[in-house]
Amino acid sequence: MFKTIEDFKAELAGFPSADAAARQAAALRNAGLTKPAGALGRLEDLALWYASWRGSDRPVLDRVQIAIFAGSHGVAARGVSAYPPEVTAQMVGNFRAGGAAINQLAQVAGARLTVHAADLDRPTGDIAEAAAMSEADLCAALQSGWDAVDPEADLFVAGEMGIGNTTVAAALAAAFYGGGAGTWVGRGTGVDDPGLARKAAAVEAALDTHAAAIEAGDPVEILRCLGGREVAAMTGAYARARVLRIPVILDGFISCAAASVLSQAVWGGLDHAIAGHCSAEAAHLRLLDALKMEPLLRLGLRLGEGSGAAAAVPILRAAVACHSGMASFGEAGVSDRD
Ligand SMILES: O=C(O)c1ccc[n+]([C@@H]2O[C@H](COP(=O)([O-])O)[C@@H](O)[C@H]2O)c1
Ligand SMILES: Cc1cc2nc[nH]c2cc1C
Repeated sequence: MFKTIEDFKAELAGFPSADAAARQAAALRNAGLTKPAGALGRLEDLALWYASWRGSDRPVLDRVQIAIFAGSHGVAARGVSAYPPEVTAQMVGNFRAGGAAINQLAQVAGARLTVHAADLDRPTGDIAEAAAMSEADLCAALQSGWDAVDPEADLFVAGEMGIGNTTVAAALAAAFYGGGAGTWVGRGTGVDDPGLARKAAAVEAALDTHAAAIEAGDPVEILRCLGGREVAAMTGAYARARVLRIPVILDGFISCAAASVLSQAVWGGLDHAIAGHCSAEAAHLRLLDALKMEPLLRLGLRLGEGSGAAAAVPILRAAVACHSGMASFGEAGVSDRD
């Protein structure tokens, strides 16, 4: 149980690395498969990365989990979204009833979907003038994400729902990577020009209010000041996946903002994660650049819910199926190059 921020940081300090021997064995296997060397392109890199985290030169990818986290944001009262805050709870109902995009995409991806919503009737503090969460609230949110990860999963995806959370993600990205509010705010759910101006002002005010914490540079404390419950839950879930050596596909701008806490806190802290897609939210590309990640898909999605990551799952399945299922030149009686 995380009682203090330090409890969570202790888990970060103990992050395991990928299995270098499994990666080497997988590379050897890959080199002997019935295809011209390198002909499966990035699918080969994906298979080696996956093998290194699953600790096997011939891994399986059977059990995929998608966990959706929902949260309410105090800053939403500033009119920073195109939609009203009550949509968050209403969409949680839709996820549970099976009617959202992610329900369909999870089915296509062969994934089990879990839904986690906490304190939707108790918004976080308005980051423009106060900390989003107390230490106790942050720890509860980190814990909810930590506990949500199925230890039996082979692959983990987190999605989110939270009206106002692109404002929060912009504040976090600005705090971690600099550049000011204008660099990181975008239209989110489709906010109009006056709304976009309110959003930029809210992020500027948040950066000003929390300047001391940003300057001090503790990423988990910055998450407490500028984050949200679903964002912190995603951070906690990505950390748990790392401890369990479960590979992760990241989703959109908010997902990557949550993940960037780990990248800021630990060298190589996101080595177990890849970017599923690049969202239409312009700042997502900037954030992916900052994280040095190349997205698998660019479909112009700007939905969240884990949708872009879910759409990328079949690509990873394809990579692992080829790697683990193909015959070698010797097994198939196919002549290798001289
Ligand atoms: O994933 C993304 O990149 C993304 C981009 C724009 C919007 N969203 C979703 O839209 C909501 C946040 O948008 P907003 O305008 O309320 O800040 C939240 O529920 C997200 O899941 C998600
Ligand atoms: C309807 C709706 C669905 C969403 N799913 C993720 N974010 C969302 C925002 C809105 C407004």
